[in-house]
Amino acid sequence: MWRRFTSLPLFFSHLQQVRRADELKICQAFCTEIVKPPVEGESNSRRSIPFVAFVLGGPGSGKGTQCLKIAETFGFDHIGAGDLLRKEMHSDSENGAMIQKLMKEGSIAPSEVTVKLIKKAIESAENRKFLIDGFPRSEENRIGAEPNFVLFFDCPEEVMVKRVLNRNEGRVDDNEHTVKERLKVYKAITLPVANHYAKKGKLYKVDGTGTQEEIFERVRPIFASLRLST
Ligand SMILES: Nc1ncnc2c1ncn2[C@@H]1O[C@H](COP(=O)(O)OP(=O)(O)O)[C@@H](O)[C@H]1O
Ligand SMILES: O=c1ccn([C@@H]2O[C@H](COP(=O)(O)OP(=O)(O)O)[C@@H](O)[C@H]2O)c(=O)[nH]1
Ligand SMILES: [Mg+2]
Repeated sequence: MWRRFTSLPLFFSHLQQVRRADELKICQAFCTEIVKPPVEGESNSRRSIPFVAFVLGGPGSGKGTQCLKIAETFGFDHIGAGDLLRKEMHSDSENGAMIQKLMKEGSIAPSEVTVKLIKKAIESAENRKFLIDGFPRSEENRIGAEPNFVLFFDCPEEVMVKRVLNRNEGRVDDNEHTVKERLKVYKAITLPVANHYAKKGKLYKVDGTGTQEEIFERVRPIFASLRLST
C-alpha cells in the first residue's frame, strides 16, 4: 500500500541541493538506506518509502503529548528527537556529556548526532509511518530532510513556560533559566525552519492552547484526511 506514496516527494531527497561535503554526509545518513532499491526477500513494508511528518513547536507546546495521541489513533511510530538524545545521554555513549551540556544550556545538538539516532530508529521500525517530534530544529538539521508534511503547534510563550515548569519528568532542561534560553533558540533558529516549510505549503499550523483533548480534535482531521493505510 505504501506504493501509493511513491509519487509524493521522496523523504530526505534533496541531494541536489546539497553543496558542502559535510551536508552531503548528513543527507546520505538519512537517504541511502531508506530509499535504496528493494532487496529480494525483504518484506514489502521494509523497502517502501516511509511517510514522514515532522512535528514542530516551542518547548512545552504539546508536541510529545499530541504525538502519543496521533500515534495511537493513526498507527504512526513516534520518534522523539529529544527522547533519543536523552537516551543517548544516559547511556555510556561518547556523546553523552556533550548532549547533557547542550541540553542544559538550551542549545541544539550537532545534526550528525541527531540524524544518526533518528536514522537508526527508522531503520529498526517495521512501520513506515513516522512522526518525527522536535526535529529539524535548525537550518543545519533541515538540509537534506524532506518530510511529507509538518505539523506545527502554535502556543503563547507564557503557556509553554508554565507547562515546561510543571512537567516534572526530571529533565535537565525543565527549569526557568534553560527554558528562557530555549525560547531564544526557538525564535532565532527553529522558527525560520517552520517558516521554510510554510513557504513550501507543507506546514499545518494548529492552535496549541486549550486542553489536550481540544487540541487533538484540531489535529485529528489533518491525519484523518490523509487516508493512509499500513
Ligand atoms: N493542552 C495541555 N494543557 C495542559 N498541559 C499540557 C497540555 N499538553 C501537554 N501538557 C503538559 O505540558 C507539558 C509539556 O508537554 P509536552 O507534550 O511534553 O510538550 P513538548 O513536547 O512540546 O515540549 C507536559 O507535562 C504535558 O503533560
Ligand atoms: O533535534 C533535536 C531535538 C532535541 N534537541 C535537544 O534536546 C532538547 C529537548 O528536546 P525535546 O524535543 O525533548 O524538548 P521539548 O520541545 O519537547 O520540550 C532541546 O532543547 C535540544 O537541546 C536537539 O538538540 N536536537
Ligand atoms: Mg517533547
